[in-house]
Amino acid sequence: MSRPEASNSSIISVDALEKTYRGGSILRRGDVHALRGVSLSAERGQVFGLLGPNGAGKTTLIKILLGVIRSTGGRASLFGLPAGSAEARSRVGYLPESLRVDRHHTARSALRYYGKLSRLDSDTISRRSDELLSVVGLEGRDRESVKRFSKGMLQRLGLAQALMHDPDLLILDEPTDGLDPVGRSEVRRVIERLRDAGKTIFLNSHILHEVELVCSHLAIMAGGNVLATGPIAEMGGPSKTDSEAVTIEIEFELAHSDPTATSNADVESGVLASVGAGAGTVEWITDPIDLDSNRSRYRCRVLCSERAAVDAIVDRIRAADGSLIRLVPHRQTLEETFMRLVESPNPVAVA
Ligand SMILES: Nc1ncnc2c1ncn2[C@@H]1O[C@H](COP(=O)(O)OP(=O)(O)OP(=O)(O)O)[C@@H](O)[C@H]1O
Repeated sequence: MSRPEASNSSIISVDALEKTYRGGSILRRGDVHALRGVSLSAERGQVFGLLGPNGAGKTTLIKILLGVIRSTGGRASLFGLPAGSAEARSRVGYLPESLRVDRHHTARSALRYYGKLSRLDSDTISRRSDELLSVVGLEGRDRESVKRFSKGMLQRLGLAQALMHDPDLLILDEPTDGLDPVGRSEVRRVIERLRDAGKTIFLNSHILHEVELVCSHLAIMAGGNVLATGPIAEMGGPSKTDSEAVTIEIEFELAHSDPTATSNADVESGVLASVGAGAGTVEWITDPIDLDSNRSRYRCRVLCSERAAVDAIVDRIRAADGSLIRLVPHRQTLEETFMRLVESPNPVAVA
């Protein structure tokens, strides 16, 4: 039987999803709007990260995708099938934040146990176990008691368990949380191997650096909203304030003989602030750096409230017999983007 797919090939499609936890009368707690109209999509072969601070709604979204809880509005589908339906669920492998493997197991007996839960026959279990122990780097350790396993090894065993029924989509809840740097890097390597084998991976994390290292795509969540989503390489990008404003990084040289300057501070005010003073355009400047004894080189970041101010700055440098070395739009790091979005009092979806 052929498997239905969403026409746009989205593996995960979430549209205006809402979840309100109703307040209980015993706890006298009000309603909690955990998801407030979340939309995102993940395509085949992506490693998609869901990044957000505590309480953002990440776990709630994952629970809805897995069919553990129901949404109170909007739609969520996997492979074009309603999230939570038996057919969708059968194509998903899930690694919870802390998978508990009974201590009496070896890696191999644990995989046999999870294989039986997935209703696989003995031959398939045995074949898949061999394959997966190798994929997660536990071959040769399969007869050892899991009691002797490090956290990283247990997490890799958890990944193997999630893969036993050969799912198309893996959902991983904080896969590297609580691991030491070696364990984190081992888990990342397994994720990369799975990505290369064509699996789609959706993972949830509050560790920006981890997401940056392993994910191709990202959604930033806070307060039940998706604040930005897209390819991770584009999540920094030019600083955005309003449509006309632009932040530039500018590097230029000026001769000390500049008659308007008797000190670096004078040069700064003579070259840049005078432009700002005329048009109100230079809103802030990083420290100029004096790099050279004859001609001084300056590297500044300037937030211009209108694009014409960029031309004005260049004209002013030339008029001061200076030379322009570099002028580029300032690209925000992912961390800057994340902090700007999460700290914004009025979050707005930007992509
Ligand atoms: N069963 C529940 N009943 C009531 N409120 C809940 C329930 N589960 C979660 N919440 C609330 O919903 C909001 C979102 O929680 P959720 O666990 O989805 O966030 P999260 O991004 O996964 O956070 P964390 O990183 O801390 O796990 C929080 O305010 C949380 O307190």
